[in-house]
Amino acid sequence: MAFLNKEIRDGDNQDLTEERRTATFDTDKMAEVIYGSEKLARRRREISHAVSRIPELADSRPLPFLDRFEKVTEGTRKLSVLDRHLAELIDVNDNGEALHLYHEVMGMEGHPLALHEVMFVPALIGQASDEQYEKWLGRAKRREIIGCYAQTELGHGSNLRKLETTATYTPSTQEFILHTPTITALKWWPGALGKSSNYAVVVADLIIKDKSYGPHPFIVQLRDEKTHQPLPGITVGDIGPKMAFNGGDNGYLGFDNFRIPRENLLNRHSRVEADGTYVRPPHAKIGHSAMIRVRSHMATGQGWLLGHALTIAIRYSAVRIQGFLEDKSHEVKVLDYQTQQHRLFPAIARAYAFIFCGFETIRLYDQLILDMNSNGNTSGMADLHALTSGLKSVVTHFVGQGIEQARMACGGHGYSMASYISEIYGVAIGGCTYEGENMVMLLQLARYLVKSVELVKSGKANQLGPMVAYLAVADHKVNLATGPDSYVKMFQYISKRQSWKATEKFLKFMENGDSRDVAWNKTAVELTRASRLHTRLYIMETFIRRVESVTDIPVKSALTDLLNLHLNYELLDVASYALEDGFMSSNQMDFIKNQLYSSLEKIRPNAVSLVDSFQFSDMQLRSVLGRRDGHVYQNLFDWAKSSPLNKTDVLPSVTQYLKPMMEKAKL
Ligand SMILES: CCCCCCCCCCCCCCCCCC(=O)SCCNC(=O)CCNC(=O)[C@H](O)C(C)(C)COP(=O)(O)OP(=O)(O)OC[C@H]1O[C@@H](n2cnc3c(N)ncnc32)[C@H](O)[C@@H]1OP(=O)(O)O
Ligand SMILES: Cc1cc2nc3c(=O)[nH]c(=O)nc-3n(C[C@H](O)[C@H](O)[C@H](O)COP(=O)(O)OP(=O)(O)OC[C@H]3O[C@@H](n4cnc5c(N)ncnc54)[C@H](O)[C@@H]3O)c2cc1C
Repeated sequence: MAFLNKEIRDGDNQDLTEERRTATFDTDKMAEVIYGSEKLARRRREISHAVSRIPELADSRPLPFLDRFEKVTEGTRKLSVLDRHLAELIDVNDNGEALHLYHEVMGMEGHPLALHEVMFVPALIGQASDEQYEKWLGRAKRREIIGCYAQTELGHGSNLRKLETTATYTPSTQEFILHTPTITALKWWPGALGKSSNYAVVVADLIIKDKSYGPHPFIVQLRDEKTHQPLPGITVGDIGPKMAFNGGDNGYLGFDNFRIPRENLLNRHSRVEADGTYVRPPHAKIGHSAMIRVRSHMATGQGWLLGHALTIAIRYSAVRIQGFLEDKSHEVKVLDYQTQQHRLFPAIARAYAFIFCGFETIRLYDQLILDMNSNGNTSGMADLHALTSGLKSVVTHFVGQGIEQARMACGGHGYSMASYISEIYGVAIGGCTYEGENMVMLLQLARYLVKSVELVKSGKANQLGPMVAYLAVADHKVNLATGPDSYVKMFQYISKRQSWKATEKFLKFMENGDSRDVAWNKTAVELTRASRLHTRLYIMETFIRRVESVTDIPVKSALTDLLNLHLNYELLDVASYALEDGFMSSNQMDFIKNQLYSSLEKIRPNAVSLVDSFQFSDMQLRSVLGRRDGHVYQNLFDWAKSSPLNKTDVLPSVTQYLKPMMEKAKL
C-alpha cells in the first residue's frame, strides 16, 4: 500500500513527487519514531510553521555569503528577536522544543547562547549546591547572565589532570585566587567565551595549603554586568575563525590573581570548609558530569546532522537526472544507480541507528543525575562514562564519513556552499574533537573492556554488567539466515575475540617487563579496535530493540528494511576479523553481500520518504540542493546571482591588478 508522503505539494518537481508517492509508510508516523514522541514530532512542525510567519527570524542573507563579523552579528540579532517571541513559540521548559527552535532559527553557525544551554546551565544543575542553585540557576535560566564552560587550555585539553590554571584557597579571606601561570595555561576554545559570556564555569586545579586536589569547577564572573567590560584581572577574547561555528565566539581567557569567594566552588559534591578542610566527592570524577551529559546527547544530535546532509543528498539524487540504464532515450535519476544507493542508504540506516541509541544514553544520563542528586548514588557513572566515550567516538567518525559521502553524492554542486553540506560537515566533525578527542575516548572505553576481560580471566564473570556479559560467552557458530539475532551473535564473537586479543597482548607486554603505560601504548591500536567493535555491537543491539518496539506496521516494515541493511553492512565492514580465524566462510560473505544488495533495492522506493521523515523545514536545511520542492536549478542560478562578487560586472581588483597585467602583456 502506498501512503501519502506529507511533503507532496502542487507545483513541486515531478521526479520528487513521484518518489513521494511510492512511500509505504506515513512520514508523520516515522517522524514520531525519529523524535521519540508524537508530541515532539508535531510540535516541531508547528514551531517551524510559526517561525516562518515571523519575517525577522529569517536569515537576512544566505549565511555562506556572510563574513565572520556579519555571522556573529546575525546570530546575535536573531537571538534577540527570538527572545521576544520565545514564550509564544515554545514551551520554554521543554528541551526538545527549544533545541528544535534554535536549530531552525539559528542554523548551525553558532551563537552566544550555544554553550549557555548545553553546558553552563547543566553544569550548575549537576554541580551546584542548593544555595548555589538559589543564587545562580534562576538568573542563568532567565538569561540575566550568559555563561560558558571554560575547561580546555592552550596546552592541555585531553589530559585534564595537567590543567595549569590554579584556584588557590586563602583561608584568611575565604577566597580562591584564580591564576594563569603560563601562556599554555590560558583557557582556549570554550564556545561563547570570547565576546558573549559574562560568566563561566571555569575548571581549575584546586590548591589548598600547597597541595593540589585536581580539577574542580568554579562559577566565575568575567565581565561587568552593566558595561560588559572584562573585570580587572581578566583577559578575554576570541580565538579567530574555525572550520565551522563561525557565528560563535570560541574564546581565550587568562586570570591575573583574580579573587572569587569560597562559595563559588560548585560544591554539591565536594567542598572546601572555611579553614581549608577539603571534603571529597562521592566519586572522584563527579566534576566531569557536564561532559558526560553532552556526550550522552551527542549520538542523537549527530544522527540528526547526518539526517540533515542525507535529506539534501537523497532529494537531490532524485531530481538529478544523468546517464542511462536500460532505456537509452531517457536519462535516469542518479538515485537509481547501485553505487549511489550504496553510498547513501547505509548512512540513512546509521542516522536512524545513532538517534535510537542516543535516546538510550540520554535516558541513562537523566537516571544518573536523578540518582546522584537524590541519594548520592554514583554507581551508574563508570558504565555510562565507558559507553558514552565509545559512542561519541564511533558516531562522530561515521557521521563525518556519511556527510562527506553525501557531499560527493551531489557531484559538483555538493562542493558549492549552496548545498550547505560543507557547513554541516564542519560542525559534525568538530564532534570528533570536542568532548574528548576520539582516540582518547576510545581508550577510556578500552580500560573498561580490559578490566572486564580480566574479571572473566580471574573467574569473576558473574560481576560483568549486562553490556559486556558477552565477553564471557560469545563463541557461537551461527547460521546467518536466522535473523537479527544471528548477526548480533556474530558481532559478539568478533568483538569478544578482539577485546581478548588486545587484553592478552597488553598483559604479555607487562609480563615481559613493560610498565603498564608503555604496554598500554604498545597495544593502543588494537585496544581502540576493540572499543569500536564493542560500540558498534551496542548500536546494532539498540537498533534491533527499537525496531522491535515499533507498533505502526508500515513504519516497522520500512525500519526493518533499514535494519537489515545496517546488519549486513556492518558485518561486511568488519568481516576481516571473522575471516582471519575461519569463523566466517567466504560463502557466508557472499550471502551477506547479496543480502545487502537486495536491501538496497527494497529501500529504493522509500528513500526520499525516509529522509522526508526527518521533517527538516527549508529554513532549517538552508540548502538549495535539498529544497523540499526540488526546484534546484533556477534557485542555484538565483543563489549565484546574489553573490556579492556579482554586484558589479567589473570588479575593482580586475581594474586595479588584472587589467594592467593584461595590458602590459599586449605591449
Ligand atoms: C537541550 C539539550 C541539548 C544537548 C545537546 C548536546 C549535543 C550537541 C552539542 C552541539 C554543540 C557543540 C558544543 C560543543 C561543546 C564542547 C564542549 C567541550 O569540549 S568541553 C571540554 C571537553 N573536554 C574533554 O572531553 C576532555 C577529555 N578528557 C577527559 O575527559 C579526561 O581527561 C579523561 C576521561 C580522558 C581522563 O581522565 P582522568 O581523570 O585522567 O582519568 P584516568 O584516565 O586516569 O582514569 C581514571 C579512572 O576514572 C574514570 N573516569 C574518567 N572520567 C570519568 C567520568 N567522566 N566518569 C566516570 N569515570 C571516569 C576512568 O574510567 C578510570 O577508571 P578506572 O579504569 O581506573 O576504573
Ligand atoms: C568546536 C570546538 C568546541 C569546543 N568547545 C569547548 C568548550 O566549550 N569548552 C572547553 O573547555 N573546550 C572546548 N573545546 C576543546 C576540546 O574539548 C578539546 O580540543 C578536546 O578535548 C581535545 O583536546 P586537545 O585539543 O588537547 O587535543 P590533544 O590531546 O592535543 O590531541 C592531539 C592528538 O593527540 C592524541 N592524544 C592526546 N592524548 C592522548 C593519549 N593519552 N593517548 C593517545 N593519543 C593521545 C589525540 O588522539 C590527537 O590525535 C572545543 C573544541 C572544539 C574543536
